[in-house]
Amino acid sequence: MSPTAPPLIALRDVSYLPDSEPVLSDITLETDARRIGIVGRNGSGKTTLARVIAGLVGVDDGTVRIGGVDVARDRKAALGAVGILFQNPDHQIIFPTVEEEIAFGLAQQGHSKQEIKTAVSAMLNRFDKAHWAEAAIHQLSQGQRQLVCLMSVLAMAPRVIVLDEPFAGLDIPTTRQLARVLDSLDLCLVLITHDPAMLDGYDRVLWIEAGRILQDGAAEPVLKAFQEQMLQLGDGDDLSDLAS
Ligand SMILES: Nc1ncnc2c1ncn2[C@@H]1O[C@H](COP(=O)(O)OP(=O)(O)OP(=O)(O)O)[C@@H](O)[C@H]1O
Repeated sequence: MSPTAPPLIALRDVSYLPDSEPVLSDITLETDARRIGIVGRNGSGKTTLARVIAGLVGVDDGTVRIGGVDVARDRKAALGAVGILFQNPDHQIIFPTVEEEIAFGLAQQGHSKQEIKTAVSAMLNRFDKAHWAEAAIHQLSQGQRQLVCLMSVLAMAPRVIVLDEPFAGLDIPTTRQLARVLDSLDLCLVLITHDPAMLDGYDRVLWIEAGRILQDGAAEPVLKAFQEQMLQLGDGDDLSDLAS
């Protein structure tokens, strides 16, 4: 990176107020960190922030640039800047077969038919899944469908991947296998999770509360403070404090 290059992730003073109610307020995150975690209570704004980083939501105030790309405005360039993996692969999958699903983003990026064919087959081979090419996605397990989504995102070669609770609903072996695949990726990951253990070894963690950054720093102290407060709240018997 040249000394003048902007940070890979550059959110400045971002606010999002659908229906005039603030969902995100004054979010600033400028970083080249490779592993970034986002934690917070239910309804604190994590998924919304993930969608903002991925350019799926246009903000009301502030600026969002990923690798210098205005990801909400320039959707074609955004595909090569940032990908997103949702909690439920079925919210992401559009096509009946694995190869069609992986091909879709590449077609949107403007690649030729031959380039797409080569890239799809390279991606399947990378994960030893060449035999999945014509497989019906609905016949795959949830973990396998999540891997198809990951392959589809990786095929577009984004510099950042945002993962919104990608392990929810997966069993322990599948979670560990998918986590190992993610760990091995040489790109920037932004992982939203309710499980602080998944952020072991991460460079930086943001704790979001009511749409604002409550804490932002090295993973260990932020997660320690977060866990302490979550346990304290959980031990209380005031059900009025249940996250809405
Ligand atoms: N377009 C919108 N219009 C109105 N309210 C919205 C909109 N988008 C998000 N919200 C609200 O913003 C709040 C934050 O939602 P979000 O899904 O980002 O939280 P979260 O931290 O990901 O929650 P969870 O941990 O339960 O998944 C919620 O109250 C949600 O209803």
